[in-house]
Parts: sequence; C-alpha cells; structure tokens
Amino acid sequence: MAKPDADAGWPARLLLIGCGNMAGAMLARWLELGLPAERVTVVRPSGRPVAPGVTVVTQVEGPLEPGTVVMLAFKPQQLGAVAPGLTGLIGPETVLLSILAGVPAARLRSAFPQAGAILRCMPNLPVRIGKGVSTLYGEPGMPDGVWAQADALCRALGLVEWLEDEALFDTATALAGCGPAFVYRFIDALSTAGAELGLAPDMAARMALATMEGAALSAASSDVAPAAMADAVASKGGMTREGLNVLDEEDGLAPLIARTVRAARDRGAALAAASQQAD
Ligand SMILES: NC(=O)C1=CN([C@@H]2O[C@H](COP(=O)(O)OP(=O)(O)OC[C@H]3O[C@@H](n4cnc5c(N)ncnc54)[C@H](OP(=O)(O)O)[C@@H]3O)[C@@H](O)[C@H]2O)C=CC1
Ligand SMILES: O=C(O)[C@@H]1CCC=N1
Repeated sequence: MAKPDADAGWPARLLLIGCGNMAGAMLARWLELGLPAERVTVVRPSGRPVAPGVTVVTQVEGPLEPGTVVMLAFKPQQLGAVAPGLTGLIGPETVLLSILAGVPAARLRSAFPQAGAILRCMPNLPVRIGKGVSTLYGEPGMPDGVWAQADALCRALGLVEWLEDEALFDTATALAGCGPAFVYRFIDALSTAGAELGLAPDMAARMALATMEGAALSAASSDVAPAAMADAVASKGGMTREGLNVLDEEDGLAPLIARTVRAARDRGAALAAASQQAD
C-alpha cells in the first residue's frame, strides 16, 4: 500500500473542519498508516472525541501554522455559516482541501481568497479500508508540491483520479462518491430476491454480500472486462442467461443506473446554488 512518507508526505498540521462519516473514515485510515495523531486537530460542534492523540475543539482557533492542510468536511449547505469564522485564518501558507459535494473551486476561492492553494477531493466510504476512490481537482497553477501532497494523502486511501475539467466533478461524485450507496442497494436487492423465493433472509443476506465481494474482487484481479466476465458465467441455454436477459431489457439495469447517476450528478448543481445563497 502506497502511503505518504513520514515527513515528506504527511502534512505538518492537519485541521479537519467537521469529522463525521466521511472525514472520520479518511482520518482513521491515515492514522492507521502512520499519520502522527498529534499533528491533527478536529473542529466539531459536538466536541466528541475522535481518536487518541487527536485534538478536538468545538470552534476553530487560530493562528494556523504554516504548512497546515485544512480539510473542509462539513455539509455543503453549511459553507456560508462556517466560512466567516475561518476565512481570516486561511493565508498563502495554507492548503485547502474540500470534500464538500457540489461546491465549485471558484465558490471556495471567493470564501477563502487568501488560501495558498485550493483543491477539491471527492472520496468515498471504502477509503476506511484503503479501497476507496478519490477524485481530485486542483485550481490551475497549483504548485507541484501541493499536487504531490494531495496525491499521496489520497493514494493512501485507494484509487486516485485527477480531473482536468472541473465540469466533470459532479459526474465523478455521482459515480464514485455516491457509488457505494448504489452498490449497497444492489446487494440488498439480490438478498431480498433470494429471500422472497424462499431462502432464509439471513442466509440470503450472507450469500448476496459474499457474492458481491467475490465478484468485485475477481473482476478487479482479472484482465477480462466485466461484461465478458458476465458472459463467462452464462452457460449457453442456462440459467444465468435468462437472468441477464431481464437485466439487459430495454428498460433494464443500464438505463436504470444511467438515470440514477444522472439524478445524483444533477443534484450537485443544486448544492452549488445552495452554497452561494448561504452568503
Ligand atoms: N458520506 C459520504 O459518503 C461522503 C461525503 N462527502 C462530503 O463530506 C461532507 C460531510 O459528509 P458526512 O461526513 O457524510 O456528514 P456527517 O453529518 O457525518 O458529518 C458532518 C460533520 O460536520 C460537522 N459540523 C456540523 N456543523 C459544523 C460547523 N458549524 N463547523 C464545523 N463542523 C461542523 C459535524 O460535527 P459533529 O461531529 O460534532 O456532529 C460532523 O462532524 C459533505 O460535504 C459531503 O458532501 C463526500 C464524499 C462521500
Ligand atoms: O450524498 C452526498 O451528497 C455525498 C456526496 C457523495 C456521497 N455523499
């Protein structure tokens, strides 16, 4: 597993503004890989502890040390409320990494005009086990060192994909940021179908989960494309083909997933608008 070098890669200081499901998963993974806990401060209104050695405060406190990476990890709709208390602390020595869905870099730049660099990162929940996907986008002209640091931080969490065109960020968010939720639904549907046809529900649930895990792992370790792997399961005249014929109907799985991803993608624009109105 690639991980940031102890001194070159881990930020000198990491300040998380919000640490719920998503940032909590990222931080847990980084700590597991060796990020020194004493470098991390978390701002969260509840003041709930995060991990041994990590400082938790309920309000942001300055000044920030040069080289601090500030990660925005509250809800996108809260940007207007949170930014005023933070903006005066963010200077040219600060790198701002935002995981806020839908909030464009230009909106972040207008909220934090002095920031040294602004990046967007869209992780997903499997980062917790180093099997996540992080999409990254940096403002044009970002220094190489910032690029490398963000890349190393996210590579410790799994696959990293950089976007040159920010216009595609909401699409990437819909596919990979939201994607685990869609996959979890599929697992449930497979399990429910088995139970409705007579299997004990707990047995069906175990089988659906293990089938998804095995299929995903075997696809990930194969050179064969998933579509061809599906055909390899389907014996001529056999049972799988009958099932695939249903999934492959004109109004079957592909258009359903296309509508799903499109709906999620389109919500990004609404979140962007909400983050503007919050000013
Ligand atoms: N969940 C996911 O799979 C993904 C989420 N994201 C993005 O991550 C962000 C957080 O989502 P998620 O972790 O799911 O949400 P959660 O509700 O789990 O976490 C939100 C966090 O924000 C904190 N918070 C609330 N108000 C403030 C405030 N005024 N100042 C500072 N912190 C505050 C909360 O504090 P407290 O802990 O005290 O309640 C909590 O830690 C969102 O912007 C979302 O778009 C991105 C990719 C995937
Ligand atoms: O639902 C959301 O808005 C965030 C973005 C990706 C996953 N969760």
